[in-house]
Amino acid sequence: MEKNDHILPKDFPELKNDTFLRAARGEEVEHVPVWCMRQAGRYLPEFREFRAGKDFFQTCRSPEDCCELTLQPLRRFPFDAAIIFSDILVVPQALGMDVQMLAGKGPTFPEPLKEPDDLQRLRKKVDVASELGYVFRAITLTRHKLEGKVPLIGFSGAPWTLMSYMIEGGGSTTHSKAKRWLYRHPEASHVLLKRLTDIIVEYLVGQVKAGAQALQVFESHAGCLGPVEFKEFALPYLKDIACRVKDGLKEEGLDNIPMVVFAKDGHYALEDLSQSHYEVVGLDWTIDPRAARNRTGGKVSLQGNMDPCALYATKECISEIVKSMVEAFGTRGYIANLGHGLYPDMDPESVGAFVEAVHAHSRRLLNHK
Ligand SMILES: Cc1c2[nH]c(c1CCC(=O)O)Cc1[nH]c(c(CCC(=O)O)c1C)Cc1[nH]c(c(CCC(=O)O)c1C)Cc1[nH]c(c(C)c1CCC(=O)O)C2
Repeated sequence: MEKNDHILPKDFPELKNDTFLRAARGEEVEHVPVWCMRQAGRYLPEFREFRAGKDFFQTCRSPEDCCELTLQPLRRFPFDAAIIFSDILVVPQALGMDVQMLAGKGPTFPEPLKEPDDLQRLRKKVDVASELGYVFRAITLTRHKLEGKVPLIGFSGAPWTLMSYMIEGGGSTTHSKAKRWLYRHPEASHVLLKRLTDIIVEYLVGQVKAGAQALQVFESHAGCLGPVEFKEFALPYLKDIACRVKDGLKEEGLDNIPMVVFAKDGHYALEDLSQSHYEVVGLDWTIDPRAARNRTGGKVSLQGNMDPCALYATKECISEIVKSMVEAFGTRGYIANLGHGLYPDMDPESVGAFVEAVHAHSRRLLNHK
């Protein structure tokens, strides 16, 4: 038996700070909650030290390592949520694809999908509990070790974003190989997107069963689609995921949890996203907060969206930018975050200044009401 295998997804410590969950549901808060995408990452010296010499996906497969890396940023900063250390590409791995993380190159698939026939290479039946059980065990362990400090967020990549990685074989600026499928092989594209959706639904329900208290779906490659393609190849699957996860939780006798959809550079889809059954819509920095509030009509909470590069500014400057951002979004139904993940060269002190500024400015605004 592995260490910690006896730890079960029950008798979790009582949650002490539920600000993130309340903001996600649009309820009253004492301060605006804040967390950062990629808060467990290479900008932290302790992260680099811990990961040194270890294979990335090997780390993802160790519940103890994932737990440690998830907790690291919370020891430094008063974030209002933790996000489990993992990666969106564990889902293509579960489908039988080889994915490696190469230093300086990022994620790489040695044998990407080239033509629709290659779909035959994918596992016909994916046993999510056994292929991705290591993520569930990481979540359960971390939820216990968090000691109720803040809620734990689980996540998955969205179908289109995963499909594009599986075809491109890695990062890409144009995503032209994956988009070629949409225009040339629309039926095969839908077959793949549907298969991914089925697995993602089971994966996300499994994460909540394991102890995740909120879920974020990353549609990181929304920006290379136009509104028409997004409506056909991304939005229906995002909606399906939200609805089926919620139904799945009900069937399992679990409480509903807030879900966040983050479609990076998907500004054209904001209205649709606000009606896609997610409680929260995540925004990148290209969207004006007041315009986002108008366009989403108070139907959802919003999350975001400071330009991560603003963290290169001085502390005073960061504070001013945060002040305007919090005033523009308002303190209700708002979760502060960056518009995308932290970069490895960012100064942890600036991250601390960001978190502090969100708490201070929002407390001031709330006290003056
Ligand atoms: C596109 C994507 C990936 N992975 C993820 C996305 C969606 C979010 C986004 O839009 O950025 C999701 C992800 N990846 C990671 C997390 C952990 C939680 C957190 O946000 O702190 C999350 C939520 C850890 C990670 N995932 C990765 C790292 C850095 C690599 C390392 O630690 O060695 C971390 C901390 C690697 C990764 N994994 C991926 C990329 C493009 C890279 C960067 C490659 C590089 O720059 O070398 C795929």
